Amino acid sequence: MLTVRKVIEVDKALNKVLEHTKLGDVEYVSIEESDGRYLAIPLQADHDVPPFDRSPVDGFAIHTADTRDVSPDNPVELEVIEEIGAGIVATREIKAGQAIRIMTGAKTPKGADAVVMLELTKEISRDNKRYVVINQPSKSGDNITFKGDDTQRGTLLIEKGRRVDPGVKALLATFGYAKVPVIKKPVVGIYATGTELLEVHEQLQPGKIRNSNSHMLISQIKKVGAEPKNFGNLEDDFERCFEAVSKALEIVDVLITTGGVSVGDYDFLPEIYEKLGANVLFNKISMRPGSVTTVAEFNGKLLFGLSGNPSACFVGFELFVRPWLKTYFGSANPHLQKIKAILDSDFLVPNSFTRFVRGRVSFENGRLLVSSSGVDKSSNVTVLANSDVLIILPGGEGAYKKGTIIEILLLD
Ligand SMILES: Nc1nc2c(c(=O)[nH]1)N[C@H]1C(S)=C(S)[C@@H](COP(=O)(O)OP(=O)(O)OC[C@H]3O[C@@H](n4cnc5c(N)ncnc54)[C@H](O)[C@@H]3O)O[C@H]1N2
Ligand code: MOO
Ligand SMILES: [Mg+2]
Repeated sequence: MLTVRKVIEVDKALNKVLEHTKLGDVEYVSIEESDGRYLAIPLQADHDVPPFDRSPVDGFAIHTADTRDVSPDNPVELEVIEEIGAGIVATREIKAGQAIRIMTGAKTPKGADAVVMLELTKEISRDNKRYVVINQPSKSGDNITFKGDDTQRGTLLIEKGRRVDPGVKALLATFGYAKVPVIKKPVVGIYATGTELLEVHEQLQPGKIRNSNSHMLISQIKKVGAEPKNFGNLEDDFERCFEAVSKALEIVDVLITTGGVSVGDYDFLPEIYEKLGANVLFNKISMRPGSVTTVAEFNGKLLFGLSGNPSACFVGFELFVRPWLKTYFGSANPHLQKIKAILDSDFLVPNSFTRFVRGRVSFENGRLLVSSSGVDKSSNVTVLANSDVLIILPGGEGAYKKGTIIEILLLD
């Protein structure tokens, strides 16, 4: 269907998508299953860490007053009245002239105000009693990790919407989250359209190619932490495509289609949106690849019409679907991280559209360099396997020479 399309800028398109954000529901999962999930609540310390004063070394808990005047020529002998390992609380209080043998992690006993490392001491026995010989003074507080040294009760440690990674998980365990409140994974449906598409296991035939986009999208969806639902391939048949898209919309939270979104005779997505009565947010963006990326809204659900061209499909997901999913998870910053780097190759052919070139970064003498990871064509698939960034080349500014400082988006 050939209709005039109004081109909009990438930022404007993204804003339109994000006007349709919604926050997912909360569910509880066991801490073991919480990896990669997004926290539905902020994490606040409900107790001090550590929760008690403890020894950071193996040694002897002492009264520093007993060591005030000691030296190698004038050592002090303190009676060892108890020994404790981590997890054991001393039953006795240290009085003048006494010490308790203590191991790393154990709660410092009452009366002790320092710990002397084992290596600086000598233990002796006399008259069925044990003594520790100390020949240098300690200051009060030496080798004691005080309650709250790591963090204090009431401190906000993690914002809600943060993804559970090993560090976050350590905190969840520290604060007793056997069950973790996380945002439910949205179900993201995927339909690949195109009569030319074969399944992965099928042999190549004249004019046909294997559907790579669906599998790439499944990975992209999983990488963000959502739940892909692959509906497979659809031949270019309007009625069948319409039926399939309508049915899929009933069971998913968001639907991605790839292909059939341009102006060709068999590009049926525009007509499908029309027959559905969907509200098309935009259908042309001043970007390359992915200029045909279309997003429509129907009954509160978004339909992302990504290009069939693999590189365009990939970029369309990263720039539009990913941020929408991140906001669904409550993420404070849903966008790919943007940093600056130095171009390590020329891009001499100007383009009126902003380009998102699949690239690769490297370090050289402390400088972050970036270069294209392959041929910069929307239809290319091989370049995707070697890209860790998208190089942003704003449109209409002529050539970009090697050495220019530009912005890049980190894919990982
Ligand atoms: N006259 C015009 N032609 C085209 C325009 C235009 O503005 N005017 N735009 C071009 C641009 S830019 C793009 S991008 C593509 C977009 O095409 P569609 O989104 O309609 O996708 P298809 O036509 O279905 O397929 C395009 C290309 O991608 C291959 N493909 C499709 N699906 C898959 C898949 N699942 N896995 C791997 N490869 C896939 C397909 O075989 C085609 O080669 O339109 C330009 N044309
Ligand atoms: O939409 Mo196309 O990807 O600009 O080549
Ligand atoms: Mg097409």
